Amino acid sequence: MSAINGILIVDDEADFAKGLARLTTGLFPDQTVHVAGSAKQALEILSEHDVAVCITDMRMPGMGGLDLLAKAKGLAPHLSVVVLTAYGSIDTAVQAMKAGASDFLTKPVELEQLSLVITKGLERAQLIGENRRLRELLSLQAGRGVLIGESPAMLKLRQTVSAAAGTDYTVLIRGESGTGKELVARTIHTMSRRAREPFVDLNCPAIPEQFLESELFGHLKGAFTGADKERRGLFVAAGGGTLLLDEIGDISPSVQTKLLRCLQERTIRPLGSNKNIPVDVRILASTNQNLEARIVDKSFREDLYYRLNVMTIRTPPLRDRREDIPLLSRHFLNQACEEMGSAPKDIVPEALAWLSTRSWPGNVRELQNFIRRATVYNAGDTLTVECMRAAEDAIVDDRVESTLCGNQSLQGISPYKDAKDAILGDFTRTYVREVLATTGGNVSETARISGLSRTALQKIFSRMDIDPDEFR
Ligand SMILES: Nc1ncnc2c1ncn2[C@@H]1O[C@H](COP(=O)(O)OP(=O)(O)OP(=O)(O)O)[C@@H](O)[C@H]1O
Repeated sequence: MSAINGILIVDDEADFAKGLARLTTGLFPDQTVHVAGSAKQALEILSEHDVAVCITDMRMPGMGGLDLLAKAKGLAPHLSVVVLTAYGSIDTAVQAMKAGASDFLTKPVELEQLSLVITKGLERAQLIGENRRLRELLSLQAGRGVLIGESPAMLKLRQTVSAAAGTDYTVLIRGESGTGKELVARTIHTMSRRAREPFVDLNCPAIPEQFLESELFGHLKGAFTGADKERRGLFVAAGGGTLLLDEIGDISPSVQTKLLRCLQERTIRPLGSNKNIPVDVRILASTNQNLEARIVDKSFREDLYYRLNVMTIRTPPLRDRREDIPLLSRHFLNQACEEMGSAPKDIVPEALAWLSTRSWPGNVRELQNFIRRATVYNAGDTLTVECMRAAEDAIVDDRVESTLCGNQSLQGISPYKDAKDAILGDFTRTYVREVLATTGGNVSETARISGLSRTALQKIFSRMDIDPDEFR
């Protein structure tokens, strides 16, 4: 893949073309400047070189500037074409811009204007070049698994993941919410010798405390009121494979003790049984909490911590690897189109650059949901910066109806259920955040006021990336 660079000057007045080429070389000494005396010659040059900017006269014998513009764009869609017009002939400039020219220059050419239009064209070419590289990387990554990213932090993460997959050690995966801890766990499993066996994922806070033990270790019939039949636990379900204990920091002291025994002895004892059953399960655990602080305040067992923490993997926050944002965005765009059953959409380089400047406190999950939202609201086949802003407004202002791209109505672009879900999702997020703000992040109080159970709230927090700590 060749880089897009170089500037082409097209004018049948040889002296003028040479003069302009000299000025251009003076302004941009790093660029190759090509000169063509006719549109035909220009097309030959364009077919051989990946030129970034073409400055062309409008009136030339044979093929004129407008025809050249159309043909050149067909040949090289990324090309920025700047037309040269005589002073005062604004109509011609407008006509050219409508036909796809990026800019115009009036003769005699002013140095400052020349520098400006070429700089703009080169910047655009650079973004397009990055976009091409991203596409290439994505197609390479498609066969390589789903942990997307080429930043140094991601390369290191993939190395550690692959090293961990070669062992059977317990791994503690740490990182902020939405940074890919679960994905890392799945990747370790998929790359490990256990790949053909089950991968079982338990989101610990989603299970009420009194049921967690039976969920993990199973129970015999009659073990407790309501246990009307025997139940095998997740350790048995994950037999031979991997069990991910998601958000391990949230488990109660009594389950911590039982888990510790299971890790030490490699056996489990179902509730109501007096027999230990051997288990062959690899344990992976994840947390976004400060377990060391939990050890100090005695809410997390130190011995369990050391058992779990044979290896540690840290998933970096997205803000520390911004260079991965364009690649991730493209990946999520493809994913969103598949989810919606729509034809693949494209995203312009400027929109990728816009996404890269955001802070993404909810990390990769937030970016993924943002792209989903932008895709739903965009009826066209290309996501632009305007679509990004519309998706952002939808979050900030909750004005779903007014955030549509391309003047389409929401009902016109998405099925009723999707539209309703989008509005309900926004309502739920705003409502829960408001109650959390009122209660200073107190989850029990939020549950009481809202009438929602703690479990339902935990699910909403996790689905909508809401961190109650933010409100404390
Ligand atoms: N590097 C990545 N490449 C592709 N997708 C990613 C990457 N990292 C995260 N994702 C996607 O982002 C979403 C959130 O990731 P995941 O659930 O693994 O995060 P998490 O750290 O476990 O979050 P939480 O702590 O809130 O449970 C998932 O859809 C996941 O597939």
